Amino acid sequence: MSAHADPLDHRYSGEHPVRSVAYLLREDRRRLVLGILAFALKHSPTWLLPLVTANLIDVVVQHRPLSELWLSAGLLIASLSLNYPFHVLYVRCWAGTVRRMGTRLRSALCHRMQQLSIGYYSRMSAGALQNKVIRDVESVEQMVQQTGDTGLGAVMMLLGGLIVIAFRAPAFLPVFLVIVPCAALLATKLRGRMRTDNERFRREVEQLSTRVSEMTTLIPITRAHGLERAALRRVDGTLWRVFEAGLRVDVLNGRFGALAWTTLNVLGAGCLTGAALAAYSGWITPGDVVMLSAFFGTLTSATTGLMSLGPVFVRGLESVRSVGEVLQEPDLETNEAKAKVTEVRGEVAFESVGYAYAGGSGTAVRDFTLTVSAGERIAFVGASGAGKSTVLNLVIGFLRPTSGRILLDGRDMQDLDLRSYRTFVSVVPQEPILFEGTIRENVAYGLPDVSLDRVRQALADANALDFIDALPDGVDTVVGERGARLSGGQRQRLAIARALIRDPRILVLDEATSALDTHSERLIQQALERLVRGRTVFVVAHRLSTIRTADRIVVMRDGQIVEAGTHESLVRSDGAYAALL
Ligand SMILES: Nc1ncnc2c1ncn2[C@@H]1O[C@H](COP(=O)(O)OP(=O)(O)OP(=O)(O)O)[C@@H](O)[C@H]1O
Repeated sequence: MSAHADPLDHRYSGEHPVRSVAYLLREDRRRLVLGILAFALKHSPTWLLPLVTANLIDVVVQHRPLSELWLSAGLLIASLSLNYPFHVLYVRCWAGTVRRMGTRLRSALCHRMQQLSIGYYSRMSAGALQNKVIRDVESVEQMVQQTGDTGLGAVMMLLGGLIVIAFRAPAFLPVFLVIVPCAALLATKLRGRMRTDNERFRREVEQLSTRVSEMTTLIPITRAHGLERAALRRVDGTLWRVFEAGLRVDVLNGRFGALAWTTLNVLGAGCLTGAALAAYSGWITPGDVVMLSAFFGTLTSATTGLMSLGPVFVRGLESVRSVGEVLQEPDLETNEAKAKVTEVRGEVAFESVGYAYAGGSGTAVRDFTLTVSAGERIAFVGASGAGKSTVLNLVIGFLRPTSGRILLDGRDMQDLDLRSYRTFVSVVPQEPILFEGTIRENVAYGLPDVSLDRVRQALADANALDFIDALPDGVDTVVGERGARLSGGQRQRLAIARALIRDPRILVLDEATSALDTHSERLIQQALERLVRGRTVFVVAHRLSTIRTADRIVVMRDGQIVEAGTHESLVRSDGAYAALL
């Protein structure tokens, strides 16, 4: 077996997509060759049949010995019976290769998606990415599969046919040699337009995926406000653009197919007349006319088959480009060759940190200098858009400072492997993110071999055990997608349990803004108290209780720190914080 060909090692942009496909198939090239040989054997009856038929007719017309008849029939039956085993062998080799390539490509896409920066996901919709993993890979698979099923068949038909004709009726060879260049000319003439039309169609389908996934996410809001019509109008516009782009591709494919069919059949009819005239003059036998006519038919369908591959190829190659866009995306979070973090005390120092979003207006965080000692609790407050979430994302390492630097225990975060750093970090987002799975799986997400006792302890500390034990399946209860079967407060407590079980050194907390009833609020407050103990905590605080108990409160405005201090000192100084209160 050759060296391992990882789809991620290949350079897609600037490379012809055919070369990219060849790269993707490199590992399986031996299987492909074996597949071609098996195909040649199983396909042999198709060009043998006209030859044998011609022989049989000539035996009858020319009263040749009967033994020739038996010989021909035996040959034909023998080659027909080869079809079954060799067809199975071909499918195993070819389809196996195609499926393996598709699986590798999808796996490479998923790998890349785990390496792309968080910023990439704010530009690219989940729907469009899903489309690339599912539909584009399928188009690439179809292209290679049909190259085998249709392409190999047609090429072998053409070659076999031409060889037989060269021996039996060489005078007709030039006619057949004209057909192929004619078809090729037609194909290249239309290729340019096919490519642009297919690219437009793909972009529209990606847009549709984005719209549909957006629509499903928005359904609760849409329904609650009676906005069904507006939501449908948004999708409808895209649907009709997909329709137009799709129809354009179909019509072009149709014109291509019809033109090819007519041209080839007219040529075929001309050849048949020519052959009949030749037999009439005694240059060739009647059997030859039958054979030539059969070959016209099969050669025409072979050429049409080859040409029908044109659209499949254009679509497949367009999909290779589309997949390449993700595999080649440079906006990666690079962690390779950076220092692994094996221990975190929890001191975080911001030194004149600035951050500007690409495409954003101005800087979101400016000249931000703050030293947070290990175990300190920092609460950020400020008006909406002041830059609080941006600071949290800088702490997690989702965003890298555009100026200044952040030191973790005295080491520049720029030089650290963020994946290893994040094993010491827990994040409790404003909207808890749960997946379709049991409560236990959700809490222990990503941690191997966590005992049931530890899960239950974390849930107990998060004040979640009481409601969970009341559920019919306890910790094995399946929460709906995104935790749809739980209340807001319950979801928050699960998110707290998930953070607790990780026992992080640094905790990043984006408090939910939505008000909960006092009972629920108190349960969450208690759970949070247990969670923050002994850790460095960064919290965007909305609850007065959280703010009061913070070691330091940082008041932000326009991406800058305006004030910092304890609750009491800030109230006393009667500045921005007092005004906010
Ligand atoms: N992905 C983004 N692209 C461009 N600009 C952004 C992006 N995210 C945030 N911003 C801008 O950066 C600034 C700070 O945003 P940030 O989300 O940090 O504020 P915030 O204080 O957390 O606000 P809130 O309390 O409303 O969440 C805002 O002006 C916002 O418009």
